[in-house]
Amino acid sequence: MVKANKRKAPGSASESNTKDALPRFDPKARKRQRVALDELGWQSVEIPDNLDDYEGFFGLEEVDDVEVIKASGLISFHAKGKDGAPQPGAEDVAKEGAEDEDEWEGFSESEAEESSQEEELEEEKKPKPARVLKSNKVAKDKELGALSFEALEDEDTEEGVDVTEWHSLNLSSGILSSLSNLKFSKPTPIQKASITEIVEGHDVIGKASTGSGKTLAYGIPIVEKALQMSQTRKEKPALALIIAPTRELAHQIGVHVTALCTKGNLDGVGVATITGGLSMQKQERLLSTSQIIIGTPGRLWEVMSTSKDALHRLKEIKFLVLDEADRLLSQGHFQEVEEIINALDKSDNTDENDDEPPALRPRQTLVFSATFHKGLQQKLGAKNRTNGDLMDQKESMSYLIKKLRFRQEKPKFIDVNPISQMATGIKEGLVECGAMEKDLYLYAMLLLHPRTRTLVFTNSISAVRRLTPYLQNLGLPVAALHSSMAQKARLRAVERFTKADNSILISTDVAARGLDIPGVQLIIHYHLPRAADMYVHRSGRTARAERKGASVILCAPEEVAGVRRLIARVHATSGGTHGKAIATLDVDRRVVARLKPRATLAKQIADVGVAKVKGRSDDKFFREAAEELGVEYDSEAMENGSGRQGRGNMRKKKERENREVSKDQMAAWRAELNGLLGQRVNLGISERYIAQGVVDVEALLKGEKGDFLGSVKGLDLENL
Ligand SMILES: Nc1ncnc2c1ncn2[C@@H]1O[C@H](COP(=O)(O)OP(=O)(O)OP(=O)(O)O)[C@@H](O)[C@H]1O
Repeated sequence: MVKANKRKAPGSASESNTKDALPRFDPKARKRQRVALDELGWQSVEIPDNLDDYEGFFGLEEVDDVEVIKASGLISFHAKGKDGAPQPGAEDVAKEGAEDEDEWEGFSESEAEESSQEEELEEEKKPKPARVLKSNKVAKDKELGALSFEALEDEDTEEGVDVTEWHSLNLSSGILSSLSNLKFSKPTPIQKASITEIVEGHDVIGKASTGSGKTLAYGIPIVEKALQMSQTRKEKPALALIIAPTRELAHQIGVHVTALCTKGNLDGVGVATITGGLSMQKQERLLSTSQIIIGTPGRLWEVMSTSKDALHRLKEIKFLVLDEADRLLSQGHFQEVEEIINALDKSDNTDENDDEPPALRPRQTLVFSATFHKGLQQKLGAKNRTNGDLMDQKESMSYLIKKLRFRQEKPKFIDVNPISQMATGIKEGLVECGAMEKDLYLYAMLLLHPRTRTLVFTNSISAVRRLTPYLQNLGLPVAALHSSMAQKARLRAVERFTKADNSILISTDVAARGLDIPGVQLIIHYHLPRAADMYVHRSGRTARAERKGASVILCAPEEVAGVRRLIARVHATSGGTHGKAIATLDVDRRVVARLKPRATLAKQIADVGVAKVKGRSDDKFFREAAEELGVEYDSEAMENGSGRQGRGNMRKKKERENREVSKDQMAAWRAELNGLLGQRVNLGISERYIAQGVVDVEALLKGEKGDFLGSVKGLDLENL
């Protein structure tokens, strides 16, 4: 690890305030004093015995006290002197980032430099020696006395961006370097408002719209702290526990935090992700060495309650983070979160005579979400009810402080979007269709927006299971995501969805919160979201990081009034007044009508497939049950055991019929469907294709023709 940062030791007066302690980084700085190479504290590196081919290479030296910063195509070095002492003026680097700081400017890949460095670079053109760059240590070829910027090039040769706008947050040069390489030129509003508060040691409740960078709002100060600690302490205790409601989100947070470390070459910060579905032993091992631990409540609790070492380690954390806090505090999750908090706060002192309540360990609690909903308040046993769906600032505060045992009496409540819950780049619309026509309209919507990364939300796993083969039968690139899938399949589905431009993911609300999949342009709510906050989170999978996107609800006529109320609540101003009206989108009904035969057939084939799979597992279940009871197995009698009549039985009857469909029949339907899919859909009156008189759907689907038949009026995705 490079040791050039002039940071104050933890515990010193201004430990939490990095303002004076951390060097600043300005990739644009030009006039900087240079330090002769030989003034640095070079040390010999032993050459391994097995290095046979020396190629005129006689030795290596390395230096520890140089910080390497890559940004904007510029590599710069912050250096200490030969004896490890700061070069004159180096403290100024820390304080001001001033023009005449004592550091190398570095080498620009685009501009020639007027200095002795240039000669050294010339030297570099001589036969190349091996170069060593290990753990940020800069290596020097003894013979050539050269420091090559080429040596620092890895595969990632892309330029970073100017990060001047981050300077007011007083971050360390390593973090700034990372942000530059991540191309985050300025903090988002929630980052700007939260980072300093967290660095200064406050508890924070942060609310900001979806896709507004909340992860790094807490991630940056945590990594900063980890870096500070690694400079002064050899051992690496657990520093932060980040709890997220879903496995995918936990993994994603892990990826974001890791990227923050690796993009700035910030070695030595261990990140562990602890979620269900993957090896517990491996995760426990990871936890035992990592400083930043991210997990879902269930698996975290499992690990904490079975491993004393893990529990002991986690008790040392200095940050407890609840991402998607309102979800974590609502039904299904809060019990586990509460148990985790109790376990973290439980004293190690087993002296029963000790009546004193145990002193709570110091810890910052950071709570982030785009929404804090009314349900949360009720679940937590609120006395006062609110009128709206979303809690106001005061209510959120008092409930959270009590339940999460904030150490501060008055945590900072930071609400950067007090008026609107929705990200500003989202265009919202609804498509009205008959309740029984949703499958058909979904297909039409997807077909009318080819080359569009689309996320479709349903309210049930069975709907995901049914819609996925239905759309696959129609030749669409569809993947499924729901909580009953094996974890690896879940992660694979998200990965596949992330990679192709025209991919479609059919998911339950497991993907509604937090998932940051780049380039999602269209959200379709196949089922109405169950609550206003879920609408916000589902829709928030598009239009992230100031991009644009669309969110469309498919709804039956009888659902329209409810949808309008829900949208109005989401857009209600803080005074609880007028909501924004949602636009009704007009799908080209001629297209829908033409697509009906193939959609009906595709659905039929999918339903048969689903019934057969379900039948096999039901059959196994009932057979085993019959065996246990010692009775003879009769599939129909078993299934109808309840004797109830109605829609459920109708469905079961249909399922039984579907299970009976023969292979030959299926093959015939498939052939018929292929025939339909291969056919040109003659719209006759299509304005665009009138000259040809026909539209080749296959060719259009393959993207061979520029535009697609028909349109959805009001949803001009390309021009969003
Ligand atoms: N300062 C920044 N500049 C540009 N992009 C950023 C910045 N900070 C974060 N991002 C990017 O913005 C995207 C959204 O960030 P993030 O996932 O943290 O949002 P969020 O507010 O947590 O959203 P949600 O409420 O949906 O969980 C990510 O791709 C992230 O890499």
